[in-house]
Amino acid sequence: MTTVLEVQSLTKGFTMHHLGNHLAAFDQVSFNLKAGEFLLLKGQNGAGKSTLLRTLYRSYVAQSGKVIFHSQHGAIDLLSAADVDITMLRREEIGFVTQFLVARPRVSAEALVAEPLRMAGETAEAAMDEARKWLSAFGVKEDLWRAYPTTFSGGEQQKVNLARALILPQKLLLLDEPTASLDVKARAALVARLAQLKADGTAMIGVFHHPDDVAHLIDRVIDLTPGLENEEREDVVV
Ligand SMILES: Nc1ncnc2c1ncn2[C@@H]1O[C@H](COP(=O)(O)OP(=O)(O)OP(=O)(O)O)[C@@H](O)[C@H]1O
Repeated sequence: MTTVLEVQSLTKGFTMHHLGNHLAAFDQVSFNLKAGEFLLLKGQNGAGKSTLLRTLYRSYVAQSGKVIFHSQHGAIDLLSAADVDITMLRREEIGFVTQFLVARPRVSAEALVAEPLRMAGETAEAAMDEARKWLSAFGVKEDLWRAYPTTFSGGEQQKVNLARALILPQKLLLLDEPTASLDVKARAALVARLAQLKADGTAMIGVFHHPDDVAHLIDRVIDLTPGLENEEREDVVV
């Protein structure tokens, strides 16, 4: 299996200017991830799980360390890459799945879901067919496909969000509590899609409050509980 991600001594904290102090989120985290591997992040509330995902996605700036991503264009350090390269990687190779949809005014659910495929060069018709397939798989009522998700319920918005985030296979997928507030059917569809992506070689790093849903997919676990040495953090699931 080819290496997708090499995380070396990654450290992140937040400077609280109004309090005049610095809060450590995680310290000296190192791990490698190969194609098709599923890594679960665990640790108490506030251990830094979401912050680690956001730092890897470059939504947060790291304090120190290296994050080498082996993209189709070659190896690139996600911490020092230019913004334009990060934008390209987010469009083509690195996905981030959260429970929150970024809806846009007057863009229908089906158009929002089809967009990543269209940007990857798929024809409008094929992208729309595929979008409807995934909206249906996640249990979004057909009446809603042409409506604007800004008015959808929380659960409906989340389903549209998942369909959009998972329609295009990525090399690396970051998952931040994607099952939170999903009904049984949508949860099953999500887990089936993740299994399919994993089998096709997508590497995944996930935070799940109920990891039982994805227990059969997990290869390794990293525990971000503060105070652990790096070698104590990692567990291989057999
Ligand atoms: N933007 C921010 N500014 C300041 N502090 C932050 C910020 N984001 C997170 N933190 C702090 O960093 C620490 C780690 O937060 P994070 O959300 O990563 O934890 P978590 O492990 O995902 O927790 P949970 O299980 O509760 O979701 C927390 O103490 C939090 O208050």
